[in-house]
Amino acid sequence: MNIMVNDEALEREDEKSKLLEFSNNIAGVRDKTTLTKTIIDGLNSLFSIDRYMLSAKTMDQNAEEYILFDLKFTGNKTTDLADHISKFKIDPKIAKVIFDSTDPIMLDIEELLHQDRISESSAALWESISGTRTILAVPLRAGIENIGILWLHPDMQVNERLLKGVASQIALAVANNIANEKISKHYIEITEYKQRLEQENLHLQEEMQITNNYSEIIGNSGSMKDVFRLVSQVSESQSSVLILGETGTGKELVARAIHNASPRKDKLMVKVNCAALPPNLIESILFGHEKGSFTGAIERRVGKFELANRSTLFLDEIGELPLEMQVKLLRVLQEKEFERIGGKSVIKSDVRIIAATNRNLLKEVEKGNFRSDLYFRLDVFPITIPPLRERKEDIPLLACHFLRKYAIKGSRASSFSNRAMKELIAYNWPGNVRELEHTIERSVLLSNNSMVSSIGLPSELVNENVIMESEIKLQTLEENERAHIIKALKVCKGKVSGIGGAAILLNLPSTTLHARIKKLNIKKRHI
Ligand SMILES: Nc1ncnc2c1ncn2[C@@H]1O[C@H](COP(=O)(O)OP(=O)(O)OP(=O)(O)O)[C@@H](O)[C@H]1O
Repeated sequence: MNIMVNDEALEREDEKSKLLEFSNNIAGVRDKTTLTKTIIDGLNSLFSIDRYMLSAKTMDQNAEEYILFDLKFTGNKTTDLADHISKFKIDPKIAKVIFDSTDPIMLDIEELLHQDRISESSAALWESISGTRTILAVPLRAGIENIGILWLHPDMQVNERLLKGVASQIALAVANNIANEKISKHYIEITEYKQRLEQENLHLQEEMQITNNYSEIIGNSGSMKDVFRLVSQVSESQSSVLILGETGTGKELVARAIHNASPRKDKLMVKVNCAALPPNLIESILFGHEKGSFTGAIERRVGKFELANRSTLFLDEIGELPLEMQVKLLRVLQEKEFERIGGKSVIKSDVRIIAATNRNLLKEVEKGNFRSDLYFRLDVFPITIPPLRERKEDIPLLACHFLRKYAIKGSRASSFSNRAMKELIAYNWPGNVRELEHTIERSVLLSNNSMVSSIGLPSELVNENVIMESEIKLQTLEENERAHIIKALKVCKGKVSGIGGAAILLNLPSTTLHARIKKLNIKKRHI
């Protein structure tokens, strides 16, 4: 009797030390691969078990779902592990049977099938993986939480007490592993989110500086009134707008006015100056890139199209965009989706486009420098801002506006002498309003008293025959449509239907286009 008690005590002592060793080995494990190996090494040395299967909670919050954590059960080299892992979802009914028990439990698939606790397909899959109809399931628990299930071959002769001890160590290690994976996943998400916020913040700061500078459009001439009317007509819609005008005429100001009066005004307008984009980075700046997608792509970058989601993208100097980027831009405008460089998923973006140029885009189309299909896509609603020399009546208003703007800062001159004003009106302003603004700023700085008495503009550009009234007349929608169709027909050399015809360019059925040509009385001589 004593010998037996002694044997049992020795056996328990042995169990304890083995368990301690296993627990020491598994405690420091951080990654799944080492964990898998540590478990098999432990099971092997403790119970001579060389195959096991472990299902654990999925990473998401759905704690009821258990999928295969790792598979060492089949020993079958031809088994496609990944495929099985994704398919082998543990039936919640079986998981309940196992977790309701505190001890390892022998499951008979026939019986479970019979009791309707398992579906035919899971039974068949189970059998195909394990090659057996019975299986030993050991519940894995960390505290009160069900972590997973350890599956063992039925013919294993194991010391149940020791197995339960091992199972609780495995449960803790698996729980830690799941927690670590969650933390790293969250860490990556937070880092990405932070980067995105930093980029957006940078963008916001740039935008705020710009917005503060461009709060008002000054102008009382007939042609500027026409511009205002067009702005209010188009703002509410989702249409693309093409703003045309010489440099410094206020195209960006008008683009902002459209955005600020549109339903998208709560998000900041995103601006891209196509002329300032380095050719090798254009695509990345517009559409973004994934980390490591090309040399120098150290971090993921969110492109302007993504930033402008549910807002307006202002493509300034669109005429400078290289032809190959024009193709890509057109595709994004048509499909409303794109991919980051090196990205695998398609990103949808709801962006309204306002483009601007100081070039004659139609001429660029004729010269082959600008794609006609992109031109017609953008030219849905053109707004032309006339040069300052054609709306001289705006000069006094603008000059006084800029005088106020710069005099506040320098608290110097507050009015113009008659001579200075005459000079301003007579000058031709090749740099338009921007040049006028800079000139006034300089004059304010140079003036010593409360009146700007002389400007000192280059005399060769002074035009003595000042035209005070703008002759540009606002066109009706019908006139606009007619001009637009004539432009398309010119580009297509008069061809209406078929390949290379205006109907394709205008995205209209050729019958509709023929009908409109007739209705608008467009004749060959107009083309
Ligand atoms: N009607 C206006 N009222 C007040 N300021 C104006 C007006 N038009 C232009 N400006 C000012 O002139 C400067 C140039 O305007 P803006 O940048 O909008 O011109 P742009 O046509 O886009 O020029 P570019 O073609 O060179 O890009 C800005 O400082 C802007 O605030």
